[in-house]
Amino acid sequence: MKIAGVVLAGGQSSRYGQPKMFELFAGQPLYKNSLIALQHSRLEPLIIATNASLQKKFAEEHTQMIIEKQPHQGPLSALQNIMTNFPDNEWFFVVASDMPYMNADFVQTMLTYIDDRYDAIVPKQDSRLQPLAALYRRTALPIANLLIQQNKRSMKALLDQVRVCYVEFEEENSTFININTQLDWAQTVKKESNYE
Ligand SMILES: Nc1nc2c(ncn2[C@@H]2O[C@H](COP(=O)(O)OP(=O)(O)OP(=O)(O)O)[C@@H](O)[C@H]2O)c(=O)[nH]1
Repeated sequence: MKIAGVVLAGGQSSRYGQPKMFELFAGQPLYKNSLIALQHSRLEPLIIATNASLQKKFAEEHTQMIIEKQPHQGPLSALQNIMTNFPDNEWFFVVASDMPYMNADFVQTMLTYIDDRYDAIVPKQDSRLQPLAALYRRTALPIANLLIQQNKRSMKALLDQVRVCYVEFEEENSTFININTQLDWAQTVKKESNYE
């Protein structure tokens, strides 16, 4: 079975104020963290989904690229686009590009839940769903198409309509921390410097 690894890196970063996926974290652009976590599990292909204005910043990556013609349509449209462009892949491991603690162990754990009975495998922490660090099966595409036609563009709307395996993670697990604002970033960087 072919499982693709996808880094979603085409957001607006409007709350952050500049493209947050390129902020340096432990010496590397933040998006690399998600890419490396997926790389460890030899997912194929590895795909970066982004837009024309950010594309150049990924020039050195040896991954497949999706350049969204209409940028900023959100993660559900990005997923629709990716599944449509990679018809040979059955599953897609989709990870946001703003997660400083994304890691290979998490990716490995999630992969063990792949099962024909599901259209999506989604982590849950403290009753919060994490749809941007999750697995989606091609069988979810018709529903995604329908939702987009109806202008319902949320991942949650998709999860409400497909067969989902929810995987529980402990409250202390930092994998799902993501950066939305400059304050989030300052707190993450501060926490790191305390550990050093
Ligand atoms: N490829 C792609 N990725 C997206 C899109 N929208 C959001 N993302 C990514 O999805 C993840 C979560 O995005 P958010 O933080 O919710 O949205 P954002 O647009 O990046 O930031 P805000 O403008 O502050 O909401 C990030 O890694 C984004 O880069 C999109 O339209 N296309």
